[in-house]
Amino acid sequence: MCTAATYKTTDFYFGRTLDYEFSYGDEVAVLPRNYALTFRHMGVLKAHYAIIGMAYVVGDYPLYYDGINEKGLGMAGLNFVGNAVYQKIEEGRENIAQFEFIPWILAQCASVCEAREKLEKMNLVGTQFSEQLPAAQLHWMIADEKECIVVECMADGLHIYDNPAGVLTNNPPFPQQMFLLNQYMHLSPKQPVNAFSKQLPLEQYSRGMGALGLPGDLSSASRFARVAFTRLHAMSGESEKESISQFFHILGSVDQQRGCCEVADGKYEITLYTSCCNATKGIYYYTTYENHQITAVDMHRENLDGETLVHYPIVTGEHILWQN
Ligand SMILES: C[C@H](CCC(=O)NCCS(=O)(=O)O)[C@H]1CC[C@H]2[C@@H]3[C@H](O)C[C@@H]4C[C@H](O)CC[C@]4(C)[C@H]3C[C@H](O)[C@]12C
Repeated sequence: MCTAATYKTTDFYFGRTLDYEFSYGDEVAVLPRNYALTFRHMGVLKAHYAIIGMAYVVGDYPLYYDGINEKGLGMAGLNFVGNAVYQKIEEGRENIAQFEFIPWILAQCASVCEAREKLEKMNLVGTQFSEQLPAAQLHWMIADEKECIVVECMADGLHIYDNPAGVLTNNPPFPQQMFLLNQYMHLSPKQPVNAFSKQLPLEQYSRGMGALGLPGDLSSASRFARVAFTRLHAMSGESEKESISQFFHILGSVDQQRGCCEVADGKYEITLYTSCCNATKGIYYYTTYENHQITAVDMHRENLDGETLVHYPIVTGEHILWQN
């Protein structure tokens, strides 16, 4: 399972959890403006916006899972297994392979508004990266500081939805996830009053009872409701440290612990990493399952006018600050 979310203070933040039972070998990859991006059906894009994101780097090609560009646009791919259906190659349209979708958008669009224009001409196809890496069945969240959308390519075509909740998880399709929120409309961060019956002397016996009924399990629909509630009520100071701290707390509400979600005999899905990008400043912060210290890569500390990909294997293992 995976969860993505946005957050806005002075700056705009975009991030996700990546939950899975194994890692492909994740690296934070900075794609500079003059890296020649070759697309399978669309030729080469020589100059474009710089991108930073989490990727599996094959040769010197970044297979991005999520990222932001230097203009403040963010995009993340999350599993959409059983629902994602890619289109057939069509002459006269912009045919983009599923694994190229993130670089295609982030390299060329400065905003969601520009991404919408690109999406109109795009035909998302299932061309495989390689025999070993078939097309992943995903759906995507794209956001800037003003708006957020979800893109789902299904048997009946490409859907683009406005996403006022600012979150995404996995199945079912996005409209159903939003519909299911209706059943939680009575939840509140405030303490409840007795609306059950005046004939019973019902009382609050604990703090937090306003949100009793918010689902606590790891299913995608439950995580959608939980992270939407947490995000929509989240409050923090405006500084960078207060903002990223709060963002990690928002996604912490859907953290997956080893042992709670068995996907095969003895195999467990866990939160492999959690990211928080400052999309305004081009910084990629992350923690991993075994490294709770926040690690950061700043795209502006690299030569963004370069031509070669810069990539950092993620830092693993706990770093403990001893006080004595
Ligand atoms: C497994 C990841 C999604 C995690 C997730 O959503 N888990 C939920 C599980 S469930 O539905 O709820 O069961 C996805 C997100 C991005 C994906 C990767 C990116 O799309 C980039 C390439 C694309 C290639 O086609 C396949 C390898 C790959 C490197 C993908 C491997 C894998 O499918 C990734 C890493």
